[in-house]
Amino acid sequence: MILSGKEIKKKLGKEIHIAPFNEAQLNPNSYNLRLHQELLVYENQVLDMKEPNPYRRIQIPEEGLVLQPGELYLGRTIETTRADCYVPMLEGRSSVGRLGIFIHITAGLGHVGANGYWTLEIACIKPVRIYAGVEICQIYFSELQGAYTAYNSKKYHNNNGVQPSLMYTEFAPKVEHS
Ligand SMILES: O=c1ccn([C@H]2C[C@H](O)[C@@H](COP(=O)(O)OP(=O)(O)OP(=O)(O)O)O2)c(=O)[nH]1
Repeated sequence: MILSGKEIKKKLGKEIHIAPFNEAQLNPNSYNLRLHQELLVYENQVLDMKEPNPYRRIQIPEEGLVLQPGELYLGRTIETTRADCYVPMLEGRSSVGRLGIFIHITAGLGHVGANGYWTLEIACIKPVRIYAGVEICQIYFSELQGAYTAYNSKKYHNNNGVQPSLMYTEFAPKVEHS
């Protein structure tokens, strides 16, 4: 069961935390989240799952930034969220999708109890100008059946900003052979 906007509002400060919260961003069954100005772009053409991939940080200027197809931009929401007892899920907005913009790549599911900013994996079909502060995506909350274990990942939980993939931490450290 997906929570209605009215239910999301009722649970704020209890099982659901959205900060900052603005009632104008509440939808019938979701809440719109805004795009922060900072983006992270990988520097190498070929990415490696097993290694930390170097990246640079860029800021979306006042006049906006034209995204290019074929590039991956990691962004984040302005808001932090946390939901205890509910499964948070991220979805695009139709108006954004109609401009050919993806806001996540196959990873829209959040963990119950996860706290922090949402990292957005942004890509586009056509060159498109984007602006910081826009309501870029929406979060919705689903009921969870059954007992659950506390989310305790060292990767993305309680993050302080945009994070690159930490997939490489799942691989065993390299053994040096002499
Ligand atoms: O587009 C997304 C999807 C998820 N998350 C956050 C919320 C979620 O709780 C956390 C971990 O997501 P997931 O479980 O999909 O990633 P993982 O690589 O399996 O990480 P972990 O090992 O911490 O579960 O990242 C994002 O910031 N952006």
